[in-house]
Formats: sequence, C-alpha cells, structure tokens
Amino acid sequence: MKAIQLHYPPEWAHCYGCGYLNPMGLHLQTYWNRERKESRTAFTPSPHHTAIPGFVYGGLLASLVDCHATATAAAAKADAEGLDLEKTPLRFVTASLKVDYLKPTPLGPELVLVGRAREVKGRKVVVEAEVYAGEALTVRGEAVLVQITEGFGG
Ligand SMILES: CCCCCCCCCCCC(=O)SCCNC(=O)CCNC(=O)[C@H](O)C(C)(C)COP(=O)(O)OP(=O)(O)OC[C@H]1O[C@@H](n2cnc3c(N)ncnc32)[C@H](O)[C@@H]1OP(=O)(O)O
Repeated sequence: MKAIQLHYPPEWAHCYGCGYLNPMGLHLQTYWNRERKESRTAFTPSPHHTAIPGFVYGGLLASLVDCHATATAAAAKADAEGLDLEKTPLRFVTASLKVDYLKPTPLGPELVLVGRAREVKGRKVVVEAEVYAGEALTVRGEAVLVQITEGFGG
C-alpha cells in the first residue's frame, strides 16, 4: 500500500512534517484503512526531540498530529467521494489545530497515530487524531483541514 503523502505531486511535497522533498523534514507517512475508516502512521522521535529529559517535545507531537490530519483529510474525502488519489491527488492545509496533552509522552518507543474524519463537508474535513506510546494514549488532537484551491496563498 502507498502512503497518502506519496500521492502528492512534487509542488505539494515540501512540507516539513510530511513532504518527501524536504531533506530536513519528518517524512511522515500515513496509511488509510478503508474498512475501518481510519488512518495510521508511526514515528520514532530522536533524542533531540526532547522536552523534559525522557519525554517528547510537545511541538513535535503537534506537528505529527498536524501532518497526519492533513493526509487523513485527503484519504477520507477520497473515500467519501469514491476518488482515486493516484489519479486525483487532494491536498489540505490546516485551518485550525487543537492538541490536548493527556500525559507525558515517553521518548524512545515508536509512537503510533490513529486518525478519523468526524466531518467531510465540501472543502472542509474535521479530523480527530490520537497518539499512542505502546498502549498509552498520551495526546488527543483535533484539526480542521481545508482543501487548497488554485492560487493558494495568493
Ligand atoms: C502550492 C501550494 C502548496 C500547498 C502545500 C500544502 C502543504 C500542507 C502542509 C501541512 C499542513 C500545514 O502546516 S499548512 C500551514 C498552516 N496553515 C496555513 O498556512 C493556512 C492559512 N489559512 C488559509 O490559507 C485559509 O484561511 C484557509 C485556506 C485555511 C481557508 O480559507 P478559504 O479557502 O477562504 O476557506 P473558507 O471558505 O474561509 O473556509 C472553508 C471552510 O473551512 C472553515 N474554516 C476556515 N478556517 C477555519 C478555522 N480557522 N477554524 C475552523 N474552521 C475554519 C470555514 O468555516 C468553512 O467551513 P464551512 O462553512 O464550509 O463549513
């Protein structure tokens, strides 16, 4: 299965969190499960992602939620509308991002993110995401993603 981010054309692939063309980026790769209607990704923070010794920096966790949510939005919209991302790539930007840090996230183990779309409406998708360190749910996020149109940022 191909990661959602790898469907992005090059001009959409420079993002620090998930762009495959960003040499300094996190290169997050998100996968969509059509049966479960949920997305997954995994990321193992490095020692330089420290907040308090032994625990992951919250800004990094927000970045993971952010980029996992943008990809989840693309997959959920494609799923809802019967689109093939291979033929019709979709790209979303973050309009709003809320992150709740439920407990400290240990630095060392692989983190797993799970995402679900709560709402798919027009250009807007609302995504809920969870970050797990092993069995422990440490972060819960919610993002509003808006599909970009031609002339974005202009
Ligand atoms: C070359 C390109 C490369 C593009 C490469 C893309 C890289 C992606 C990177 C990954 C993620 C990021 O970090 S992105 C970087 C951080 N984000 C940004 O810089 C985005 C800056 N903001 C914007 O450009 C704009 O505000 C947009 C695009 C988000 C929305 O503006 P718009 O296009 O005019 O949309 P608009 O009609 O107002 O809103 C559409 C729907 O979304 C809702 N909505 C809009 N903003 C919000 C909000 N803050 N909170 C809640 N909901 C909101 C509206 O109520 C509406 O819902 P309803 O009434 O229909 O229900």
